Amino acid sequence: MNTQSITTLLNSIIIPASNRTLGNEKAVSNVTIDNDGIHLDLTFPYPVAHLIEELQQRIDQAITAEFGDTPLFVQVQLAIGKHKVQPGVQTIAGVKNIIAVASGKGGVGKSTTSANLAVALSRMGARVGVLDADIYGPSQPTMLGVAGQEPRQHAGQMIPVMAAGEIQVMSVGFLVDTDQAVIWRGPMVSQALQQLLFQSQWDDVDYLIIDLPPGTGDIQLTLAQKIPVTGAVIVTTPQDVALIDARKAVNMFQKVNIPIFGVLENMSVHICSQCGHTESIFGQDGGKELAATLGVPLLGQLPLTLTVREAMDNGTACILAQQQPEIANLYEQAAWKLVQALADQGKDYSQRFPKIVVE
Ligand SMILES: Nc1ncnc2c1ncn2[C@@H]1O[C@H](COP(=O)(O)OP(=O)(O)OP(=O)(O)O)[C@@H](O)[C@H]1O
Repeated sequence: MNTQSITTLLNSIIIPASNRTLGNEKAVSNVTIDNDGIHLDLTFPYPVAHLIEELQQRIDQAITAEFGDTPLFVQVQLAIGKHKVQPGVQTIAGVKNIIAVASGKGGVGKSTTSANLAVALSRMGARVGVLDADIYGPSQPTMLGVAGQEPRQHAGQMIPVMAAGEIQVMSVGFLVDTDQAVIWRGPMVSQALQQLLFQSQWDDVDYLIIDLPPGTGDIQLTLAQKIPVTGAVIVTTPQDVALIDARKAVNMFQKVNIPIFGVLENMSVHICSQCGHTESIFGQDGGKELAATLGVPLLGQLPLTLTVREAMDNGTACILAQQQPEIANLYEQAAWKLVQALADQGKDYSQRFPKIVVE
């Protein structure tokens, strides 16, 4: 047994719920052997709290099988990097990656998805922010249980409201009377979104989820032109009318070179809370087929359930894992696919090179 043979063995171990090995991720470092046993560091480019126990077991088994019973001391750390965005847009202090959650059609569950993905990412160990950009119907403060709270001001900036002590939340609803927003014109909408993003004091956010309004209007245009977006998630129901609009949203992102990280099919089946009977109210597999056509991951197929609707209305998205662990697990699996797709996106090295000015 030496550090090289241990590293080689570890490199071949498959990370749970993925087709990646520790070697693929260059996760293993600082392998040492002393009288206590084997010590090593594992570094990941995405959050892994949800699978660390299983991974630890795989490592223990592999080491024991190869080298016998040897105490193992594993230190896990995250190195979530900043990834590539559209060229020429200003970066946002304190935010590494922006994920836009979009749908073509309204009411398909985009806000529900945004809130639950944010909670899942946070449970997985990432630092998460949510920006509610749905000017015509902001719902994140309600869903995340911070309705009625106001961001504090500090040095001319706004400090996001904290949901469940860990998710940084900003919403147009904190700033404006959204009853008035319906009569806003394009430039005002664009201004509000930029103000929320650039004048908030984000605290080292790995993933900032932007909950967009439905459609492909002014907010989406601002997003594409002015905001450093790493990629987008498309939410749709399996229904044809929703899918047609979802494709429009996809086209818009593709035109501006914002990658699509995946499709999440919401309201795939209805599960009756009384008898558990399932029914495909909005058709079947539409989102799955859209994902296949686009060649992007299907992040999940989420059922329509009373518990989810109630959790969103009651502001308990943050404790859905206790109320309905099966549904929270589906969101966790979706978030896991999402962060893997994001990690495959090129890194942003633009800050490392000096600007070359030709005079
Ligand atoms: N999987 C689900 N199960 C139960 N209820 C759901 C589910 N997804 C969404 N809902 C409910 O459907 C309604 C619409 O969802 P949501 O507000 O997330 O949609 P949206 O696409 O963001 O809508 P908008 O067009 O207002 O932006 C909400 O009351 C929400 O609680």
